[in-house]
Amino acid sequence: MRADILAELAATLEQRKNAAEDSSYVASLHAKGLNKILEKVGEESIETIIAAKDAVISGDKSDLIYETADLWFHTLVMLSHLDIGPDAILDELARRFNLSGLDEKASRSK
Ligand SMILES: N=c1c2ncn([C@@H]3O[C@H](COP(=O)(O)OP(=O)(O)OP(=O)(O)O)[C@@H](O)[C@H]3O)c2ncn1[C@@H]1O[C@H](COP(=O)(O)O)[C@@H](O)[C@H]1O
Repeated sequence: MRADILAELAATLEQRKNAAEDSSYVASLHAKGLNKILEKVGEESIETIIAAKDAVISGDKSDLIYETADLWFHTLVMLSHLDIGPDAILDELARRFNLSGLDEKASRSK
């Protein structure tokens, strides 16, 4: 279910590339172009940092979860705009995880 939502969201973001600008938020971002999308990624990054600091002070992590979802969402729009799907990022994370797994195995066998 959770892996599926990433693939389904990515498919929706792709479809929005061909939608009318005023028909959806994502279509409007694609139409405005990469600079607008990067501006949103920057804004959401800052909001996520502030929410992380606030979570430490208040003990309430709900805003941090909400802002991180906004940040992930806008990075997915950025990747989609550049014709990169989420699988490319998941593959890169898997590659690093497998590399570090091999490092751990090597150090354990010494
Ligand atoms: N996951 C999201 C999602 N997360 C956040 N957002 C939007 O991202 C924006 C967050 O930016 P801000 O908080 O700065 O809000 P804002 O003031 O409206 O934005 P700006 O006018 O400053 O650009 C809000 O408009 C949110 O509605 C999202 N919009 C869409 N999705 C998904 O994308 C799919 C396609 O969306 P549409 O293209 O709108 O149909 C939807 O079905 C959802 O699954």
